[in-house]
Amino acid sequence: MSQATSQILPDADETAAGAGGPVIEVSHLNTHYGDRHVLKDLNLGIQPGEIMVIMGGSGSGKSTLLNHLLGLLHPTSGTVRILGRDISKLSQVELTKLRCKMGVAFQGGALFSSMTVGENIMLPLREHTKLDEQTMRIMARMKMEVVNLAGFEDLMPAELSGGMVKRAAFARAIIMDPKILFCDEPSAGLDPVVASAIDQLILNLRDAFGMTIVVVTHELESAFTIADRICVLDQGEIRIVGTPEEVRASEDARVQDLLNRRPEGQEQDPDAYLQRLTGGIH
Ligand SMILES: Nc1ncnc2c1ncn2[C@@H]1O[C@H](COP(=O)(O)OP(=O)(O)OP(=O)(O)O)[C@@H](O)[C@H]1O
Repeated sequence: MSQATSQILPDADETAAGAGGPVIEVSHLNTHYGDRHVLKDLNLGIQPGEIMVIMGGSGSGKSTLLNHLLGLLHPTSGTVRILGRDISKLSQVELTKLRCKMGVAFQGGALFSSMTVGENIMLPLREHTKLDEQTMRIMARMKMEVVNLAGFEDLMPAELSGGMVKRAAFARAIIMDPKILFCDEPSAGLDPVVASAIDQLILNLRDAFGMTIVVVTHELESAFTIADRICVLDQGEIRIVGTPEEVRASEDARVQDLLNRRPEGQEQDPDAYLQRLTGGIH
């Protein structure tokens, strides 16, 4: 068995945890930055093969939650279980092994500008496996095919369009065949046609590989297109977790504010709004 394959197969405890249980389980998660209570008693289960979109206004805690799911932060209290493992109890070696089962497509692509696109995509294989050069190249080409970037392996990142950078980031994120794919603002900064192609790519990845996918996004249209369920964060609390239909039908005023893009604290009363604009002269 190749080393890459052995890293992809589940451990015995993960197999037991995976039998119908959630892939990600957040229980009573609290986080502080100094005195500031940033995540407040979050509870969230993400099921195998599900696309969960985490949505919320600026400063609501999305990145902090994502960092917890990636094992980059330690909670003040509560637990985060990934594939059945409580990540705050893992050694560095165990955490690295678990991270091989998690792919991350970063917001700006996070490609190394001095390497070709193909080298960037191969990087996790180089770091975590002992595969020979030719096998790594073949695997990178296969993943580039999957993301519709075939033939661009010898270009430098600076030669790619915004949409192609995102595709390359996806190819690198899935190179180790992860069980969970995390996507940070995948369609940010893209024009609507390219953004919609990225949405389609995320749906295709789930359908083709059965991955569990967690997407953090500000983009409402994208969220409602791709999500099986949406988790709405607001000031560090979960306002609702539900299907797009359930979120749309929510009677929670804060959820509706987010859906209608009303920033926090803005008056909803048209008279008060006009008065504020005109300084009371109307
Ligand atoms: N390292 C830090 N130290 C102190 N406070 C922080 C730190 N990182 C984030 N915060 C604060 O924690 C809160 C949540 O921040 P976070 O970045 O998780 O929100 P977000 O929803 O991802 O925001 P955005 O969409 O603007 O990126 C914010 O009030 C932010 O100012």
